[in-house]
Amino acid sequence: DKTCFPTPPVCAEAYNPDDDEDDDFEPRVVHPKSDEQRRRLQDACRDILLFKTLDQEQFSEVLDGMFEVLVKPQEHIIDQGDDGDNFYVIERGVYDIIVLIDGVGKCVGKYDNKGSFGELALMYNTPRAATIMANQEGALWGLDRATFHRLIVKNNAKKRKMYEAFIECVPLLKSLELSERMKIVDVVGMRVFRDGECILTQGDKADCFYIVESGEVKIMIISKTKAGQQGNAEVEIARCSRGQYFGELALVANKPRAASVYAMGVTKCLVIDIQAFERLLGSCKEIMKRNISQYENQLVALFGSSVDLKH
Ligand SMILES: Nc1ncnc2c1ncn2[C@@H]1O[C@@H]2COP(=O)(O)O[C@H]2[C@H]1O
Ligand SMILES: Nc1ncnc2c1ncn2[C@@H]1O[C@@H]2COP(=O)(O)O[C@H]2[C@H]1O
Repeated sequence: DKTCFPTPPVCAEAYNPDDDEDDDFEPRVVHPKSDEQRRRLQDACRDILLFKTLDQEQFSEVLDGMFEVLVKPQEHIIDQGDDGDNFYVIERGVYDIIVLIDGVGKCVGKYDNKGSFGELALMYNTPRAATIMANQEGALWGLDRATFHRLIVKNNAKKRKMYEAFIECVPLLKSLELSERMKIVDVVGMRVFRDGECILTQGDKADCFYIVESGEVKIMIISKTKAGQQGNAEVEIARCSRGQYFGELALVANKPRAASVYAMGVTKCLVIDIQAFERLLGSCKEIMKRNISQYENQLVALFGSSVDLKH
């Protein structure tokens, strides 16, 4: 059995007289946890995008409802075609994403010690869209279908309303169907950055893509300074504001980040993880590639052909 309950779950009432929908009457699931478990769980959940639009009360209910799952090498946590039972957050371990293509299982990606999976079957009431297999021993945190529905799926209606108008005016996404744009909204996270905060760093491994919702970012590249001067300097190469995107290059080219990005003033970004990027933005890659081909020209125009970029 892949599920281990250190202590039996208890139920706490979550009756809310202001809400008239049926499943608000469902009991609130609480899996008791030691302080040490709660700390590990909080660490694992810190960057989970699906949790980024929850308020504190909802987030704390999610944490209460999660239970630890220890997995062995080669274990299938999810099998493509099955009904959805749980959503999973990764604490540790490497997991293959295997999708049947013409009847043959193909590894289309990996989760490497972070991220989450298993949301699609629960969100859209569809069979599991991929098989997830542990490559090594690992630890996950599961959230049952009913709790996921009550806290995450219901929040999606609010998210769609909040971001619908904005997402409609993102030029990159114009070619997508409305339903495809809404599927992006369902899985995005919202992150707010302080003035001057580093959003991503040149040379880092990449796992997210960003669209600026408000505020502005500046994109900086480390260039070796001209002869006679010492050391490296960061030089501004571009800015992005509302509706523009960044962080696609490393995902498309499968390379480290080519530049660093900083918030200028308080900046809000929609964040999409690499798996959702691959699944939902595949058809936008041609547009991205056309724009990427301009980057080199942009750099030559800024620095001249003698520019020595440190990658
Ligand atoms: N390319 C992909 N296609 C389908 N599912 C994927 C893909 N990459 C990651 N996944 C995850 O694999 C999970 C399998 O179960 P679900 O369909 O519930 O949710 C799916 C996603 O969370
Ligand atoms: N001239 C440029 N060269 C490289 N990256 C650029 C340039 N202009 C904008 N960027 C963005 O800066 C981002 C840094 O992270 P990525 O390499 O993932 O994706 C990069 C692009 O989105």
